[in-house]
Amino acid sequence: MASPDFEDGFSAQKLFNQGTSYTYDDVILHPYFIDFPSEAVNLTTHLSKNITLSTPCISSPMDTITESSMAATMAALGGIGIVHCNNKPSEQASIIQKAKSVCIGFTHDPLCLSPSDTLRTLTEDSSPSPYALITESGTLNSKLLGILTERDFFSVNDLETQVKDVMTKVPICTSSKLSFDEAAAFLISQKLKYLPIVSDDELLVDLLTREDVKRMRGFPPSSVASSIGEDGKVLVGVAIGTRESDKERLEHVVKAGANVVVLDSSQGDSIYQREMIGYIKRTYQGLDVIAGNVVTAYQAQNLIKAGADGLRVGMGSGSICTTQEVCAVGRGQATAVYKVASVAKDYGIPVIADGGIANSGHIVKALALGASTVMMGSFLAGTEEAPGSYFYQNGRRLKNYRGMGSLDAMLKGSDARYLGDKSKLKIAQGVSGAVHDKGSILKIIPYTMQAVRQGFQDLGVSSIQSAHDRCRSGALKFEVRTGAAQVEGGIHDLVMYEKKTF
Ligand SMILES: NC(=O)C1=CN([C@@H]2O[C@H](COP(=O)(O)OP(=O)(O)OC[C@H]3O[C@@H](n4cnc5c(N)ncnc54)[C@H](O)[C@@H]3O)[C@@H](O)[C@H]2O)C=CC1
Ligand SMILES: O=c1[nH]c(=O)c2[nH+]cn([C@@H]3O[C@H](COP(=O)(O)O)[C@@H](O)[C@H]3O)c2[nH]1
Ligand SMILES: [K+]
Repeated sequence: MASPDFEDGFSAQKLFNQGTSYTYDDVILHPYFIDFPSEAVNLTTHLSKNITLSTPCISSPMDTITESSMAATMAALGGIGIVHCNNKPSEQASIIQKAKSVCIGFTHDPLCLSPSDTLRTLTEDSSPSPYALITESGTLNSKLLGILTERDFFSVNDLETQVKDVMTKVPICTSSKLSFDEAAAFLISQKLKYLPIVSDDELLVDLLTREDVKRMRGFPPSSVASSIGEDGKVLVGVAIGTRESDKERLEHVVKAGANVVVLDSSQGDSIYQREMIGYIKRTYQGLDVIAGNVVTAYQAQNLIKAGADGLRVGMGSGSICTTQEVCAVGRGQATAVYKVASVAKDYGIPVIADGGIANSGHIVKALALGASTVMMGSFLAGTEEAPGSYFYQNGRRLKNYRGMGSLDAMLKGSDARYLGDKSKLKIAQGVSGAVHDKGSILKIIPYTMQAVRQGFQDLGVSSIQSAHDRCRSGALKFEVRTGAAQVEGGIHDLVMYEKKTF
C-alpha cells in the first residue's frame, strides 16, 4: 500500500534528530493497514553478517543468564545464547560442549550411582531421589548397568545393602538418536516411568521420565526452526574480553565449538576492540565477530570499519546497570538503537538491541527502529534455564540476577579483567539482586514471539526486513508519549486486577 498523504506522526528520522534521548516507553508507533494474518509474520533475521536465526532473541552473556541449559534451549527455540566469560576458559568451553549435547525436555544430570554404593546414598538426602541409574563409574557417560526405583528398594530395610544386589539389571533404554517426541512415544508405549537414554556405545547420556513428558506437553509446540550450525549441533555464542589472555580463551572456546564471538565491553569503541577484531579476523576465518557495546553513529562506524560482523547496542539501559549514573555516559535505548542501526544498515551489518527489554512491546519497538535481534537479561532471569538455584524469601520463589559490572560478579571473576589488576580501584557499574520465578523459556519465548507477531501485524509489516525498510523510508510513524499518555497506555483506574499475559 502507498503511504497516506497526511501530516500525522513523525518519521523516525525526524523524531530522533531533536536532541532528546528517548527510551522505548517514551515512544509509540502508529498502526497501519492490515492485509495479512498475524501467523503470516516471519521473524527470521540476522544475528550477524553470516548467521541467520528464526527467532530474533538472544540471551545475554551474564553469569546469572547464559550457561548450557539457557544456550541449548534458546537455540532450540530458534534464537541463540551467548555464554558468559566470568569463569576459566576451560569452564566456558565445557559449558559450550554441554549446550551442544543437551536434548531439550530430558532430565539432565540424572542421579547416577556405582554398583558398590549402598542404599544409604539414595536416602540420606533430605528429599531422597525416587530413582537412581547404576553405571560402571557411577557417573554419566559410563556403561549403564541397571536402574533402581522404589519398586526395587521399598521393602529393603538394610541401608547398607549395595545397589547392585537390588537393582533391576539390563533396564529398557533407548538411543540418544531419537527425538524427544520419539523417545516420549516409546516411554508411553512401554508404560515406563523412567527411560534411560544411551549412546551407540551403550554409555548413559540422559534420562526421560514420565514427569518430563507431562511437563513438555504443557508447553506450546515450537513453530520455528531451531538454530543449527554447520557441525549439525545447536548454535552457541561466546563472550570474551579484549585482554591478551582472551586470545587463549578464544582458542579454547572455538575448539569447543563456539559458532560466534561477542566482544563484551560496556564501551566498545576502543583500540582494544579494534585490535581484537583484527586478530580474530586474521586467525579464525569464517568466525563472525560481534563488537560493542555502542550507542552512537560514530562508534558504530569505527567498529564496522575495524571488521565487526554485528554490533551490540546499549549503554546503561539494562535493568541492573548503573553506568549512566556512575559514568554519565550512555543513551536512551530507542535513540541508541535507531542511530546505530541507521549507520549499520548502510554497511549491511545487523544490530542487537541489548538491555532494557521488559515486555513484547519493547521488542516490537527495537525491531521497528532497525535492530535485527534483541538481547535480554532481566526478561530471561529467574527462568528454569537460567543458572543458579531458586530460593524462598517472604514466601516468594526467587533466583539471583546480577550485573556483570556489579561488585559480586567482579569478585567472582577475579581474573585479569579487574582483580588481576590490583593497582586499580574497583568501581561497580551494576547491581546484584533477585527476580521472581518465571517458569521456563519454552513457554515465555513462543508466547512473547506471538505477541511480537501481533504487534507487527498492527504495524502492517510482515517481516523484520519490511519493518526496517518502512522505518528507513519514513513511512513508519512514531510519536513521543507524554507522562500522562504513558499512564493512559498502562493499566489505570482499577481498584484491583491480576495481570496475566499468557
Ligand atoms: N551495556 C552496558 O551498559 C554495560 C555493560 N557492562 C557489562 O559489564 C561487563 C564488564 O564490562 P567492562 O567493564 O566494559 O569490561 P572491559 O573488560 O571491556 O573493560 C574493563 C576495563 O579494562 C580496560 N581494558 C580492556 N581491554 C584492555 C586491554 N587489552 N589493555 C588494557 N586495558 C584494557 C577497559 O578500557 C576498561 O577500563 C561486561 O559484561 C559488560 O557487558 C558493564 C557496564 C555497562
Ligand atoms: O551498566 C551495566 N552494568 C552491569 O553490571 C551490567 N551487566 C550487564 N549489563 C548490560 O545489561 C544487559 C541486560 O539488560 P536487561 O537486564 O535490561 O535485559 C546486558 O546484556 C549488558 O549489556 C550491564 N550494564
Ligand atoms: K539502567
